[in-house]
Amino acid sequence: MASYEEVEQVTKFLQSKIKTQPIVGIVCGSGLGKLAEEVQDPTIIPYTDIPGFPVSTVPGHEGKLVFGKLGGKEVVLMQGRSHCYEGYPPQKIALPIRCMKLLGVRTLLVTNAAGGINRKYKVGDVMIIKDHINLAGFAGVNPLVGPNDERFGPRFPAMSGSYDKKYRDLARSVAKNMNMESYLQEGVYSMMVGPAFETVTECRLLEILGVDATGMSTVPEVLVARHCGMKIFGMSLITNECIMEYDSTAFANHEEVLQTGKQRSEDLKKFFSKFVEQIEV
Ligand SMILES: O=P(O)(O)O[C@@H]1C[C@H](O)[C@@H](CO)O1
Ligand code: HPA
Repeated sequence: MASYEEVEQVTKFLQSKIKTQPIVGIVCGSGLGKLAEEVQDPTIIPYTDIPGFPVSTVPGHEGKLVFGKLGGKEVVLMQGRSHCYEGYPPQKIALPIRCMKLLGVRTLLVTNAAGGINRKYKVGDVMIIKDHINLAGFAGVNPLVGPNDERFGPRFPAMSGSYDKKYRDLARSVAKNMNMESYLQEGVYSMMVGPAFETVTECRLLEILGVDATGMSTVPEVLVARHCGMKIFGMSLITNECIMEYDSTAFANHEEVLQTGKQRSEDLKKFFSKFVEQIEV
């Protein structure tokens, strides 16, 4: 667990490299990092250059922090994230979000690639996240476990209402204006640690639990962002179908995840530029 002072140290390192003060933080999921191309006047810092920063090891996660302007606002964008299945404790995954907080970020936008559990969802749909289930949390995977530093937030943070209602309404309106309605969904995301994709029975269990899309990230970041009082918006790209039939010969795979990300990247770039332009932070 990084102490407040350690987070402060990483933040000071970042401040020494940048000219701007970001107010919006963005985390790009698997294959979704192309949004970085929209950032104006960028300052790019590879994670490997930042002492103490978790480094992404997965294809589709560039591992760069990009500072600059998007939709007229100062942003910091994570072009790729780290995941618990890479061997990082959730507290380490929390570090970039806490640095964002100390940098002055008030709103966090999180994106991910996810498998569609809801049988009505199609590959290529985008889902506004309205809530999540921290399934990994049932097994104790939660970045808030350990001593609590009140300078970040309270011991017992409320998680209801984490995904800002106004942001979700705005997202629907922006999507409508962009003619995205035919592939827009709103639903519940769940996180398991991975890296194995789900079994058929696990997928069926998630369906019974009310999950619409499942992945291996996002929840640790949202827990930490909520804990330190950030406003949050989340979006999943449905990159693949979850296999719901025992005799199916199809299987989930990372190549399909990246391919779907590529296919939707232009739409998502436009969506987030417009969305950031219009959000109140
Ligand atoms: O970082 P995200 O959650 O977008 O990445 C998902 C989960 C795994 O890292 C990978 C599986 O294909 O995509
Ligand atoms: N399951 C878990 N994580 C994922 C999936 C999936 O089907 N697709 C992309 N990330």
